[in-house]
Amino acid sequence: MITVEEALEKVLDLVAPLPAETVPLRRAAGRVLSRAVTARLTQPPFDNSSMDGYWIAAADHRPGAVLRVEGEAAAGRRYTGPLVAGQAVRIFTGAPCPAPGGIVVLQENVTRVGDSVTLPEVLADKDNIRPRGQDFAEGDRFFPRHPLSARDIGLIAAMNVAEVSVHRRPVVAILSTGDELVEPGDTPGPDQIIASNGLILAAMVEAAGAEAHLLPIARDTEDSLRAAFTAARGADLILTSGGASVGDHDLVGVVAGAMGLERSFWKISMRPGKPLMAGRMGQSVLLGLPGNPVSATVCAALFLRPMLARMLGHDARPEPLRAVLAAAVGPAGPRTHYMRARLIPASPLPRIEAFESQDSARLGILAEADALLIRPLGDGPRSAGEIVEYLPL
Ligand SMILES: Nc1nc2c(c(=O)[nH]1)N[C@H]1C(S)=C(S)[C@@H](COP(=O)(O)OP(=O)(O)OC[C@H]3O[C@@H](n4cnc5c(N)ncnc54)[C@H](O)[C@@H]3O)O[C@H]1N2
Ligand code: MOO
Repeated sequence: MITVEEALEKVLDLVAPLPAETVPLRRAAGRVLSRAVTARLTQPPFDNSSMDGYWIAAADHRPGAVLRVEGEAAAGRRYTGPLVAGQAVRIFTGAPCPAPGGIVVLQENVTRVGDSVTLPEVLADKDNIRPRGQDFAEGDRFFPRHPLSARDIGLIAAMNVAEVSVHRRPVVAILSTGDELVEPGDTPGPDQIIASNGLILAAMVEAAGAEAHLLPIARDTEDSLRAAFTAARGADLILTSGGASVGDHDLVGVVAGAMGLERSFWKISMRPGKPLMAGRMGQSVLLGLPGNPVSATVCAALFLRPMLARMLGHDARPEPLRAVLAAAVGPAGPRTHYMRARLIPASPLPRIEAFESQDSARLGILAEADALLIRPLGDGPRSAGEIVEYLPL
């Protein structure tokens, strides 16, 4: 069996950034640029006031000076009148400055009577002017390698770029398999349970910025699985859950193999998640997740998310953080164990406590957990107070 680290390299080798497409900026949040954005103008395009007050030529900026207010500059409407000595121009925030080399005095710092203003005896040294180009200049490039945030969108908009080139979103076909499964909301037969994995995976796929297509549940027959894989054709990624292990009814690998799966690996030394499989199938990549809901979720967090990130054009490998063990844990065993755990806020490092039951079928504990405590394979018992690594959930 390969290790988690080897499996991550192998699944990442199966995928690449998807081709680019052009989208309006309004639709670009969460997408990753495929080429740099270039500012189409300089911002701010002119020296402008950062305050409401009076614009005064530097030569007239003297303690106690009495100046005559002539004209006004507002945001969107500059002052175009003559400039003479001893003059002040009423100015508002965002308005273009009448000329270079002036100073804006805050209105609360002057005394205004009729058309004259008197400057204070003690002058502030700030000019309250935002110089042309202080934010960015025409031709400046912006090329973040992460999903565009609201702040990124704001900057691109200010650069007067209304459309951007981004990597296409991966289309993910999600296929739950098992005779025992019925859709949420349906009435299960006496030996049946509700299929939860499909909705878990769809939520994770969409949260990662990809497009989820939930296929109908496939039954544990070769015919049903063949029909399901046929329906999944065209997806960038086919995600299956269940039927990955060694039982007589675990047919996902058998049918995928007969339909051309070039398997990269099957089974990894990971708990939960041992029967994970991956490979290439026609135009698609197949990630075959175990059926146990916790196993499927943990495998998706560790492998699916980085795969989707790479297809979307960025890098998002799981990055372990450090915490202090709140209670002792036993030896890890022969597979790297991702224990469902609870974080307890503390400084400088949080404390972490593994749940007593680590059964990979327990969704209740999974929902309560906010971290996966990483126990490297072969690691011995650890006592309270030791520093360990975890992944936030
Ligand atoms: N003899 C062995 N048996 C098992 C092994 C093994 O190595 N030797 N591995 C165990 C491990 S580890 C896992 S994990 C499971 C995974 O098996 P499968 O991927 O084949 O999953 P299924 O058998 O189809 O289902 C397992 C479990 O999960 C429930 N399930 C399945 N799909 C869903 C769904 N969409 N929503 C909710 N629950 C689901 C299913 O009813 C089963 O209870 O194999 C072990 N066995
Ligand atoms: O992967 Mo299974 O027990 O590891 O749930």
